[in-house]
Amino acid sequence: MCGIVGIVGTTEVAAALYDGLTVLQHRGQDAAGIATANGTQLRVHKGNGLVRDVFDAKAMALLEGRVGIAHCRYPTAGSEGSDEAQPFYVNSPYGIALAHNGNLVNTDALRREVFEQDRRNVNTESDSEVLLNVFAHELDTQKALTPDSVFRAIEGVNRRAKGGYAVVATVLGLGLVAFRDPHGIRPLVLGRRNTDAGIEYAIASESVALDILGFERMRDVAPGEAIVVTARGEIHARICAQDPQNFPCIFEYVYFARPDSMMDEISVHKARMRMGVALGEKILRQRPDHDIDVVIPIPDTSRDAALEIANLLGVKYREGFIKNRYVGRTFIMPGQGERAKSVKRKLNPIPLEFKNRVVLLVDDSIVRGTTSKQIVQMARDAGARKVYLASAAPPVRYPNIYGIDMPSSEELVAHGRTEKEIEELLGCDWLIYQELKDLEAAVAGPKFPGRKFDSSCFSGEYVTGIEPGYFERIQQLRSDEAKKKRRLAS
Ligand SMILES: O=P(O)(O)OC[C@H]1O[C@H](OP(=O)(O)OP(=O)(O)O)[C@H](O)[C@@H]1O
Ligand SMILES: NC(=O)CC[C@H](N)C(=O)O
Ligand SMILES: [Mg+2]
Repeated sequence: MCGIVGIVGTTEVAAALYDGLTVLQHRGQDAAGIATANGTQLRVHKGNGLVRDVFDAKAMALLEGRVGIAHCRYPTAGSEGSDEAQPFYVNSPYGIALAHNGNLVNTDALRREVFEQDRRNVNTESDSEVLLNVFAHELDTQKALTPDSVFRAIEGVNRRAKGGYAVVATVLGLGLVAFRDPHGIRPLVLGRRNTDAGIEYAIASESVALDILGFERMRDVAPGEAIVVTARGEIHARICAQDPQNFPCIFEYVYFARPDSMMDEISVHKARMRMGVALGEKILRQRPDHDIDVVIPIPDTSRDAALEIANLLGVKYREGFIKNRYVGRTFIMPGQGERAKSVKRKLNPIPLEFKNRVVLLVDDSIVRGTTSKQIVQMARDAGARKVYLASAAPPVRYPNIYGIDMPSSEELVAHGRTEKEIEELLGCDWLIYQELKDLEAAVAGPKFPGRKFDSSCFSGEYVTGIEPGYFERIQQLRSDEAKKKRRLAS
């Protein structure tokens, strides 16, 4: 998952883009970049690392312009190398820089098409660079550079590209362009701010970026919708897909997004609280006479759900693990070795919260099992009498192919295993998972009953359809083993 922001301002935008990226850092810790448009010139600065490491005062000073886009990356395609950091740039037509959150599932076919039919070279393994070239080609086939021609170009992109994509781009001579895939898998939200010099617009992955920049959240970009904000601040919007449907990624609510974001009109914080209530009810149904002494969250993301479970069970909620705030999110780290080492560096128990107690540990999700396996052992070592583990999401049994890097089912602890087998493998005395229907109802909440989501990593159903052989191919390219080999070779 990556974070993206685009701004059209009445004054310079680089500093605001930087600030926006820092609050989207949880979406991508591997690389960051900013591109600004200054009249006739596009300036790009990008590199590997956290936002604070990639930009210094000198780099920021070069990023001139009142229109700009920014990206923080968590790779789902290609390599982790700095040449695949975003935004990507093409000089023709006009000069375009583009930043993409998501993952295409027809990258190989598109790459061939782009080369053979559009006669364009894509210089990296990144699906985002392919997407940029498709957009550039479609725009090149239009007669003029107007909002209308951009919308027609995006209709072309939506006919050709398959997968999850939320995009911000800047086109020299026009302004900011943003679009969201026709299934609305990846999030994108629009905001505005009034200034003495006129209205400014911002478009971002999460509303939290708008909040901290002082923009008012207007609305989500609709599935298949494109927005153009000209450099003078005029806004145009159009649906550029036939029969768009809304299937937002449910994993955003489970883990990815910040709790203080609103996504597709749903508060992430409230969705997580409702997940806790639903799971607490299941616990009570299965063990009405449970012996749980204390509920302990596995920080950070599970806290909202864990507190609700404790309230419902009528037992104490305690912070039993202290998180080292200088270690990033472990799940989005590229290699299993680094992920496993980081759990230990990141979380440390307070033994008196465990000693002689029956503890219920709560996590938002169990994916590879890296975190839970170590945490269960830590709880035992800290003196817990029994260790139960609850997951606010159902078992993750299938790859995610729309922007979350879990491409290989073999790496998923729940793949091909029963809940009993997972319980044994993680070493806990009782493992309890959320039901998928309860998760979907919890996220939809009372305002949107029956709402649909992309829940593919739990259900194995993929809204875009998948070409035969696709999973085998991404397994070869993106398993932890394949990534390790690539890193050693580079
Ligand atoms: O089963 P696993 O493969 O270990 O993945 C799941 C874990 O990873 C995430 O935590 P992370 O440390 O990334 O972030 P957080 O601090 O936001 O919870 C998530 O919240 C789970 O704790
Ligand atoms: N997580 C993402 O959104 C990744 C975007 C793009 N597929 C990349 O790998 O750079
Ligand atoms: Mg976690």
